[in-house]
Formats: sequence, structure tokens, C-alpha cells
Amino acid sequence: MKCKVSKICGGCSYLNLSKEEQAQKKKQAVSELINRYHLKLKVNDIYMAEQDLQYRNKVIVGFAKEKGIIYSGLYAAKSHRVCHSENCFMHPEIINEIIKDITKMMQSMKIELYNERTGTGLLRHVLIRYAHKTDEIMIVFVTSQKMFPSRKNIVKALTSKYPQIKTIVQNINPRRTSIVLQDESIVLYGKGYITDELCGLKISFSFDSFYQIHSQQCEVLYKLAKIKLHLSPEETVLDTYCGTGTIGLTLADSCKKVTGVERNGEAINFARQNAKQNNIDNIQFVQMDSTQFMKEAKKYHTRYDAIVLDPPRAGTTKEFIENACALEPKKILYISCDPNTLMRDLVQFRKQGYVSNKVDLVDMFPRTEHVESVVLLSKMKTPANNRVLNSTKYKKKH
Ligand SMILES: C[S@@+](CC[C@H](N)C(=O)[O-])C[C@H]1O[C@@H](n2cnc3c(N)ncnc32)[C@H](O)[C@@H]1O
Repeated sequence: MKCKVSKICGGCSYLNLSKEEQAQKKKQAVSELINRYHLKLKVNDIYMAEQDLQYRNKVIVGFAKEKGIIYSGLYAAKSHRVCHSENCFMHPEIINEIIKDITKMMQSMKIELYNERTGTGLLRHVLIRYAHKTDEIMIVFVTSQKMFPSRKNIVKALTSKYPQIKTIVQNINPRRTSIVLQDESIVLYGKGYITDELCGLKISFSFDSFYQIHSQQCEVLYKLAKIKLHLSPEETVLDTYCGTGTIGLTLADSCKKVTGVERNGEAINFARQNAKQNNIDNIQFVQMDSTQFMKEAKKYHTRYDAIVLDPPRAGTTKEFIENACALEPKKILYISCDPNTLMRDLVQFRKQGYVSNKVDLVDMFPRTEHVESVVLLSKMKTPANNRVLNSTKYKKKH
């Protein structure tokens, strides 16, 4: 496969590697990190994706102009430069088609592009989200100001050509920042959210709530989480960094009660809506920073049989780990999209006496170097620190 911008954009760095080569490289990278952090973890075989092209359900494109002609594409890695790309192999075909149509419309309707240097112009980015199972599509136009000429015509043209488009939103970002989205939005069409089907549940989400990038592999990940946790009907679960509640909702039928914690208020609203529309009533959601929640849980001695954490790439905090371990859950399930921060955090968990002997990998990001990891931790019989402190070698030395 040939993509003329793949080296610049970095979105498919393993585009031309076979499945076996990709699996081997990903396992190798995780093994090297395990060694670097002196952890004793066996790397299990990776759950490779059946669909390894056209899987991305979220796309953000930028726009630029050359010789008076507008073009669109992904941003070059670690830069603000738009790579002129039309048929990205990672996007569902319909998304590529919609992007082409929007780009043509911006040209014919003479929409001014935002200029980062001068802070002038209107259109900054377009974000598209796609629900693979239901075929629903959401489009977000990120503009520098509220005034958006031709928006009615744009909405009409898009929705009449693509009935799959269920909602169109305008997000207003007047700031001189590289952050794509800001708080103010106007729903131009539909309800402002779309609904997908995940593990047999109806899951709704807005443009600014998290949803795993590869829907099929997300199901693989959640099923694996359920198997590893092996919950019983009397057990309670705390699902931290819960987004729209998806992990907790898939676990709710196998335990007594679930509590979900998430910082993003919009995501929490959808988590509650998702519980309601699936008639799940043994789950509650709290909008709070996960570390703060953990500190309070420790203060009030709240017990959970299992704690799940699925933090963003930055991983979790030392305080989260200390307080979570102090609650003495029977199991802790760490789901991570960045093995670097995962290994760093596992060292902290080991200091608190929670260990594992294996890591499972799920290929959430086929054709890239990225991989999702899952580790089930449980309490060591003798905490590592005590064992070291009590050892004859340590005593002799000190
Ligand atoms: C990798 S996503 C996982 C979401 C969810 N578990 C899922 O599978 O869809 C991480 C989530 O953590 C949330 N988050 C980030 N920092 C947080 C914090 N300090 N406290 C609580 N939630 C946070 C983000 O808003 C995001 O929804």
C-alpha cells in the first residue's frame, strides 16, 4: 500500500508490515520496557485486529491552501502542518468521502481558513466521529467565531447526501492555542450526539467524550477485562477514568454494584444516559478527579472488591496508587494505552504490594506502533518492601 504522506503524518507507521511483524514489534517494545523497569511480567500473545484498515472512528482534519485551492488532511506528526491526504487507509471510506465533500464546499462557499499566525479567518478543523455498528455519523466544525456564514447550506448539503449524518455541531474556538476544542458549542443539526452498539449495549457519546478508537477491538478489550476480573455476584467494582461508563456498564451484570468516576462532566452525563437506556440500575457515576476520589475513599474507608483504572496516556498518579492500594481491593485491573507510563506506574503498585506476572496486549491501533495493555494486579502475600527489609542480605548491609 502506498500513502504519499504516511512518513510525514505518522498515523500509520506500520502500514506495510505484515500482521506477524506488527505483533512481534509491539511485543518486543513492551518486553524492552518491562526489562528497563525490572518488572517480572510475561508478555502474552497479542489480540490482533481482524479489521486493520479503515477502523478509526474519530478523525480530525485541518485545512490549508495552495495556489488558491483548499486542501485538507491530517496534521504532520508533532506539527501544525496539514499533510495533503485524501484517501487515508485508516479512515472508513465514508469519512474520506465526507471530508472531500466538505473541502470542496469550503472552496465553493469561499469559507476563510483560520490563520494560526495572524489569528484571522474562520474554519480551524473538522472532527468526524463514526459509530461502526449503527452507521451513525457526527460532524463538528471548529470555527474561530460564532458567525458561520453558509452554515445552513452546508448542513443541508451534507445531510441530504449522507443520511448517516445524525448530528452536526459547531464548536467555537477563538483562542490562540493548539488545543482543538473549546467549551462553547452550538448544535446545528440533530441531538448533538450519536449512538453506537458495544458489547450488546447502546452507547451514546458527544464529540468531546472519550470513545475507544477501534470499536471491534474495544469489544475484545472489554471482554478480556471481564474474563480477567472474574467477578462474582456479591462483588463491588470501582471503574476510574470511566469516560461514558462503558467498562463499568459491561461489568454490571456480573457483580453487585459498580461506581464510575470521571472528570469530564459531559462524559458523566452520557454515562448516566447510557445506564438508563440499557436499564442498568446497579451502577452510579461520580464526576470527580480520580485521584481526589481515591483520597476520599481512603478517608472514609470505602471498600471495593475490584478497582479498574483506564487513564489517559499520561498514566495515573502516585497518590492514586497509594490510596487505591490502601483500600486493599482483591484485584486491580490496569488498562493502558501507553506502556511507558504503565510500567512506571506498575513500579509504584509493586511498592504498595500489588503485583502481576503477566501482561495481555490488545491491538487497538493496527498499523501503528501503539498498543493497549491489560494487567491484573493482586496483593502479594508478603509486601515487597517487607521482604527486602527482612532479608539477611539487607540487614547485613545496613
Ligand atoms: C483512556 S480514556 C478511558 C475511558 C473509558 N474507560 C473507556 O474505555 O472508554 C481516559 C478517560 O479518563 C478521563 N480523565 C482524564 N484525567 C482524569 C482524571 N484526572 N480524573 C478522572 N478522569 C480523568 C478522560 O476524560 C477520559 O474519559
